[in-house]
Amino acid sequence: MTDYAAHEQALDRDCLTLSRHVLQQLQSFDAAAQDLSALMNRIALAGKLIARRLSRAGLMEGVLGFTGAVNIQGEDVKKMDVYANEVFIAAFKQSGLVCRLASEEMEKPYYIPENCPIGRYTLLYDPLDGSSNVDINLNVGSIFAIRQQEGTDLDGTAADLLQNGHKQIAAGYILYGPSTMLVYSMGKGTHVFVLDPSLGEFILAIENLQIPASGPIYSVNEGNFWAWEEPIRNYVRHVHRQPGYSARYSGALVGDIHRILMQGGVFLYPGTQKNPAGKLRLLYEAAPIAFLVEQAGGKASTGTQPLLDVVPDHLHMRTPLIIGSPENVALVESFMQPTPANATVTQV
Ligand SMILES: O=P(O)(O)OC[C@H]1O[C@](O)(COP(=O)(O)O)[C@@H](O)[C@@H]1O
Ligand SMILES: [Mg+2]
Ligand SMILES: [Mg+2]
Repeated sequence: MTDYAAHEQALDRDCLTLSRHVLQQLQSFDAAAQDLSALMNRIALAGKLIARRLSRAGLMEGVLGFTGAVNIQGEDVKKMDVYANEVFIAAFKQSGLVCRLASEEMEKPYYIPENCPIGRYTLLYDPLDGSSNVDINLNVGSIFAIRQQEGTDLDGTAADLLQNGHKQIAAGYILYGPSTMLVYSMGKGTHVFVLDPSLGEFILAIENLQIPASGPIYSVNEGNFWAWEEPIRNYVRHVHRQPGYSARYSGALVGDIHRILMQGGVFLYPGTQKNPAGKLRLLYEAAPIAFLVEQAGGKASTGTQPLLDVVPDHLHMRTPLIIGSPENVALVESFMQPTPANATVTQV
């Protein structure tokens, strides 16, 4: 390749920003495509603002630590949870496109009357994922999903959102790590963008990412071992006996899923005897991540059914999640099928 051809190629790549890539994905420049491209650009803006705050958090007063409040999940709220949530609200209030915001940090959806009725979309999001990592400078993320606004939802129950994960129009996450990455899908493959701080733009790094069919990583909080049901314990006992597996668990869903997407393996957040539904929330954590992983050739399950088939019964519903390389997930599911063999796995 000539120097000039290489130069041209590098320029083409630097110009392939997220909003441009969305239009390419949709193979259209019509109003709906322009809207979704603008929407994704707003998500990118929210990501840049949160990344900027995180990068200087340790030098600023009052940015880290707890607010003293407890959210709808019963969790102690971090100041960065609140900041990230406010960033998404500010970014979308001005969008003219999103009529309603449903967040992990808000009991009821946040309405943007000035965007209704023309705003046809609802954004569901986890503004800061892996909050337990934020004060110790480990990776955190933001998770998002875009759904069509199908009802007026006047009572705030978001009844029209209580549909399965196949109804997502787009989904993704932003990973705040050594570099800031945005991984998204519109149902046509999963694509990875990296924030180029010198440009302030998310630039395409990997198109049509494919997860390995199987992998060595298993990612689960083994501190919950004795709280799990026997089938999951048996799977982890099985893994302990197999050479070649590596345990990796960062405490942030986004970070653990990104590793699995790149290297293969399985992430599990199973239910426990006390909380059979587990910890992760379906509409703005598990379903968006499942959409991405399945678009990359992976598999997402509750252990007994495809995750994307689950219909929520309320906005903050939780779900068990087993997700990753198809062969690894199938193996976990095989331990959860009630068979004589599973009943006799020896206790180690
Ligand atoms: O500390 P645990 O119980 O292992 O839970 C870790 C999980 O909880 C989460 O932190 C929940 O998300 P939030 O931080 O957004 O509440 C996930 O990111 C992570 O996978
Ligand atoms: Mg989360
Ligand atoms: Mg969160």
